[in-house]
Amino acid sequence: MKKRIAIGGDHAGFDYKGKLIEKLTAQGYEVKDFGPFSSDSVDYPDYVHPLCQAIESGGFDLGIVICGSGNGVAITANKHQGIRAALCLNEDLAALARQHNDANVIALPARFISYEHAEKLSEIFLTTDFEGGRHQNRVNKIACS
Ligand SMILES: O=C(CO)[C@H](O)[C@H](O)[C@H](O)COP(=O)(O)O
Repeated sequence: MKKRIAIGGDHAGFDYKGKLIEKLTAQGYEVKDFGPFSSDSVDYPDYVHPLCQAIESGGFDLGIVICGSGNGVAITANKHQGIRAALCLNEDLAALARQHNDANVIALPARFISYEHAEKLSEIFLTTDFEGGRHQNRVNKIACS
């Protein structure tokens, strides 16, 4: 079954987001763009909160959020109980975020990595499975109250 991907961020991630949507759609993913829809300066929480709510309510399997450093979108996403967002800078981190943490959102820093690298990290994140086992117990303990 096609994975359903939610993607969004802010103006700093706008160009990468557009290219990723094109690439992922061509690969057969079902992709929804949560914005922004131009490169005008915006506030990432306005886009990341709705994206995360849509994942939490079951509409999407995984998310990709992109801003300048990746920190703003990751911090915002991790305010949601049902979201485990991982800021990933290299391929091992992208794989481990899925294998060990069952992360359901990858945060990418558009101002610090090339588009090609962002594409590679996204591909790894979207195609790597959670290992479960000892990691499942730890993931179960992440949520508080
Ligand atoms: O929120 C951020 C930092 O964690 C993102 O990198 C933003 O994209 C960045 O702050 C935007 O900066 P700008 O100077 O307003 O373009």
